[in-house]
Amino acid sequence: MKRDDHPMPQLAAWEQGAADPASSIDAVLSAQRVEKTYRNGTRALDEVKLEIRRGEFVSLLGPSGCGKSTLLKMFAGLEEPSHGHIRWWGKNLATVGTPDRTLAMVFQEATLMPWASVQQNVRLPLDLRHMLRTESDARVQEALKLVGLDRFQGAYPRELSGGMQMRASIARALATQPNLLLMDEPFGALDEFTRNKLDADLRKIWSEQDLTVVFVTHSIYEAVYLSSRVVVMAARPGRVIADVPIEAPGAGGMRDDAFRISPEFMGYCKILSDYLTQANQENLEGGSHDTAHH
Ligand SMILES: Nc1ncnc2c1ncn2[C@@H]1O[C@H](COP(=O)(O)OP(=O)(O)OP(=O)(O)O)[C@@H](O)[C@H]1O
Repeated sequence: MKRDDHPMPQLAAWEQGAADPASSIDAVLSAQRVEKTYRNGTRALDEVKLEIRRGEFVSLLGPSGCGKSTLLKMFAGLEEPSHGHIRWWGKNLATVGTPDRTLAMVFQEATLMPWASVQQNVRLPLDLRHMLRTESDARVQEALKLVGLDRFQGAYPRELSGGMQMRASIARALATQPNLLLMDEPFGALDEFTRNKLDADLRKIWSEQDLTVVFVTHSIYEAVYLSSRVVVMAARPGRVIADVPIEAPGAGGMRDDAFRISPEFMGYCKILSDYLTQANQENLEGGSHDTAHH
């Protein structure tokens, strides 16, 4: 589907109330029996129950139309559930952002301003917050360094490759120092080599920060390489069918190229591939509602 160029969300929650008592104390996000039916009658999500804990890297994997983007937009506060609740930051807080608990979103397109330099693009969300120049300068430098673009801060988007534009987009998100990073197929349009490199760099950034990531992808390989947990979804209606922790080497940090050709990696790919086959079969047959926990 077409992604819109949304500003960083500054939304208050639509409902205060008691959180699910089962929700764990370190939950950064929790979807509690979330349903979504769009105005045209499309039932995008059906009773999704999902919890994302602090420090996790969770990928949402599933066929086209299973509601991955819809769920991510609800996590960002850009869409409201038709039924159920989304909770942010544990039991008591039902708002998307507070000064010390923020989220940022990265879309499939880099969505950079073409007339502004890399540095100006990355600074934009900080300018919108009226941050002092000395502080924003430091943040921009740090973010550009993290994504390996520090030598390109004066460049304009048209002068950058697709991969570099995506790095700038990630830097713009990181400059806000988010606790939660939501990424909607950010590397889907890149060639495989660039994608693998960005995956490796993203994994490193995640492992070095106090950062929780929810990442939407169609790629089994990308999901296994990046994630501490992969949530598999099926369509019609969109729902979670499996929740697979990736407990392979490097779970606490770096995953190197050797991991990509290891038996553990292949094993996880096989498990996820079987679930995706099941997801596609259920699409054809009308669906079942059990969630597998691997
Ligand atoms: N604004 C909207 N209005 C109506 N229907 C929508 C809207 N956005 C998404 N949908 C529908 O909701 C369902 C889920 O869409 P969504 O984009 O969340 O799926 P997805 O898993 O992210 O798909 P893809 O991988 O192709 O991006 C699809 O049937 C889609 O056509």
